[in-house]
Order: sequence, then C-alpha cells, then structure tokens
Amino acid sequence: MLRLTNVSKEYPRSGAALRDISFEMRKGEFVFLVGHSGAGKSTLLKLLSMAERPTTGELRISGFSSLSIKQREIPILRRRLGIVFQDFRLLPDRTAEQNVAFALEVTGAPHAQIRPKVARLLTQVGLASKATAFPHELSGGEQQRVAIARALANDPFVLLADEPTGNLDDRATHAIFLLLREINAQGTAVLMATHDVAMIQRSNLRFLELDHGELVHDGTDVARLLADMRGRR
Ligand SMILES: Nc1ncnc2c1ncn2[C@@H]1O[C@H](COP(=O)(O)OP(=O)(O)OP(=O)(O)O)[C@@H](O)[C@H]1O
Repeated sequence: MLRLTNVSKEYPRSGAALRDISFEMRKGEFVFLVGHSGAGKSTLLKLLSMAERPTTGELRISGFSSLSIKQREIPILRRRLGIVFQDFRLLPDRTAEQNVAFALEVTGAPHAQIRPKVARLLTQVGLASKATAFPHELSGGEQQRVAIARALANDPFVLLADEPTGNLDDRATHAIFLLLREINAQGTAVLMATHDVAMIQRSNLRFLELDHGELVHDGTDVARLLADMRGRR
C-alpha cells in the first residue's frame, strides 16, 4: 500500500531533513510518527502526498512511484489520500457542510450525491448538529472534526494526519484520537504525526520514531521512546 525504500530528502539550505528511510505500511494499519521538533515528520508526510519528491530513494504509494509519477497524476493520487493538519485549514467563509462539500465538488462528484454524503460524513464525525456553523463558531476540536470529514470525503485508503491534536486541549485530543481509531476500525489506514508520547504509550500501537531525519525505531517499544525523549530534555 505504501513503501519507502532508502528515501532521503535534502533541502538546498538546511541540508538533510530525512536520511535513508525505509518502512512499509499495510492496508488498514494505524501508525504513529513521532520525533522532536524538526525531526522530519512533516517532510515525510509531504513526500507521501508527493508535495515534495525524495532526493534519493523511492516512495511507492497506491500504485504510484516517486520515480515515475507524472505531474498530472498527482491530483489523482491526492484524491486517494485524506490529509489533516494541525491548524485545520478550513475555508473561513464557508460553513461546515460547505467545507466538506467543496472536497467533493472539486472532483466533479454529481450534485445529487453531494448533499447526502456530506450529511453522512458530518454524522460520522459527530457534528451533524453544526452543519451550518462557520469555522469561527466552532471549537478547535469541532473544527478538526470538520477537517476530518472533509479528508474522508473521497473515501481515502489512508489518512495522513500532521499533528492533528497539536492545537487541542487534553479532552479534545482524546476525542479526536478516538475518532481516528474509529475511522481506522472501518478500514482506513492512519499515519498520525504527534508529539504526544502519553497517547502512544496508552495505545500500544506501532510507531515510527524520527531523530534528526533518521528512523531510529519502528515498533512498539515505548520504554525506549520515553528514554529518548528524557535524554533530549
Ligand atoms: N521547505 C523547506 N526548505 C528548507 N528546509 C526545510 C523545508 N521544510 C523543512 N525543512 C527542514 O527540514 C527539517 C525537518 O523539518 P520538518 O518540518 O519535517 O520537521 P517536523 O518533525 O515536522 O517538526 P515539527 O514537529 O516542529 O513540525 C528541519 O530542519 C527544517 O528546517
């Protein structure tokens, strides 16, 4: 479904953001991506959506390879991915339902299908009662739910979430994490970047740990992660 083979990414002025990264993610998996600030988490997610290309190595995702994908194929790939950001990135002048509908409109989905699908998605994320609210009328957690509904609009096989709980308090963080687990239980793979070691500890799920652009752990060894994080303080 998704595989990186010896992927490195260098930026002209800041040097190597990722060094020789190899891992695989299977269909329907839930995987955390963890590491200190600047470790390369966002860069890795940008490579997965082909917003950036590796400097060396190969990334394969949903049948496309970073070595051969054509510019015109990138929108096709993106429609198969759901992307969620820390800062929600909703359109401020559109309601919750219009934000979700927009993701379907741009793909040319038939009008008759859009309304019921948007209603279904907002129900799935627990926001049916706020369909006509504008982003500024919603809490951070609610805005992130709208963003997740929008990310799910085109039935992605994987959700790439870049610190989706980074702007939320503990309660909203927990609720968003439970929602992502529910979405995962229904078959969508999730790759979630986070700084939240306690969340990883509680969940006992696979995590990828980046340190200065290197993949230093791929597994479930939380004791090691805690020691690493303490060591860096
Ligand atoms: N567009 C860019 N141009 C140059 N350097 C970049 C660019 N994007 C990221 N970098 C560099 O790559 C490294 C990794 O950054 P990245 O944003 O991937 O880290 P991160 O783990 O997501 O950090 P954070 O947790 O703070 O979001 C950093 O040294 C950063 O300065």
